[in-house]
Amino acid sequence: MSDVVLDDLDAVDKAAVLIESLPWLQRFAGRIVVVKFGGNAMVDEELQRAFAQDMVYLRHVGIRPVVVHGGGPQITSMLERLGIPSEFRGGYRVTTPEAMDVVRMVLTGQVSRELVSLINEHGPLAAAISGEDAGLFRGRRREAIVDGQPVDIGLVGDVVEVDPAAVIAQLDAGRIPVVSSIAPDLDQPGQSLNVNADSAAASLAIALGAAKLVVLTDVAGLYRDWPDRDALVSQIDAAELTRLLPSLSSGMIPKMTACLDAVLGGVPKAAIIDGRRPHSILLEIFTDAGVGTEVIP
Ligand SMILES: Nc1ncnc2c1ncn2[C@@H]1O[C@H](COP(=O)(O)OP(=O)(O)O)[C@@H](O)[C@H]1O
Ligand SMILES: CC(=O)N[C@@H](CCC(=O)OP(=O)(O)O)C(=O)O
Repeated sequence: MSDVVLDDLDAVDKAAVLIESLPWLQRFAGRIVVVKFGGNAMVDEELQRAFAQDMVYLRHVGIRPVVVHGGGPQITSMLERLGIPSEFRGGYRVTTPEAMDVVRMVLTGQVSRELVSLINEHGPLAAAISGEDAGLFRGRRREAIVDGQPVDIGLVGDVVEVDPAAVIAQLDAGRIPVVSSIAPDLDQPGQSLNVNADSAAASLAIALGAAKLVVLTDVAGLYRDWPDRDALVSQIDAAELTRLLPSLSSGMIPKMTACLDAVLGGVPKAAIIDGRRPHSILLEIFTDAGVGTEVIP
């Protein structure tokens, strides 16, 4: 084949990828997509940069991305540096008052700031909002379930009320809100609660009437046969996920609970995708096949 023909084929392939995005651009135009960026997916600086680029891309093609970030590994390493013991039970961090100060410091003072500055390298787009700001979240303490039994895990909560006005104001100003998962305790004024970021993202997606919740993590998606990783679930509905939930372990418990809550709360789709692959979110949103695990009502 001559070079000219090869070049033409290459161009046709590239154009096909672009045109495949057309129905998705139409479907998501002006709609809110809540993106949860997990702490395990953000340990690499290059991945954080690619993520920031993707958020700016979504914003410029007319989608309204809202970022909810995690930071579990970053909190763990700061607690270790400070010599404060910490453990997870049923997928949630047991949070003492001392640990809570560190959770807030790392999420709002470190992780959120880093993401905002990476996005803002592309223009003055991102603004940080903590769940404690402007009445965004209000929480209530929760227990973890370990071996079928409820266990006290300290200052850990679920979001029970959302006032999305501050997020909507940022979106209306053309910004990309970057949200930290901390909630004032409804029952204890002055006390704040550590909320799992997947769960906070689901609550926010429901309150905003988001078109989609996308959760970026450090695995390809949900494996039916974990830890073997032979059977990746590409799509699962709420009824089947409800049956599967009790058999899940560690970080997948809050993650899949969040996806289930989101679709039961009116978000049409939730997806768990591999945040270790640069730009995976663009493939998820703009291609017919998508990537990872899709949860539907
Ligand atoms: N069935 C499963 N399928 C995929 N991952 C699983 C499963 N069960 C447990 N996991 C674990 O859940 C982890 C993701 O949760 P987590 O560590 O909380 O990530 P993140 O920081 O992105 O929220 C995976 O890295 C994996 O070790
Ligand atoms: C209660 C609870 O476990 N909160 C989490 C909050 C951060 C988070 O969820 O971060 P990832 O998304 O990176 O896991 C924690 O303390 O680690």
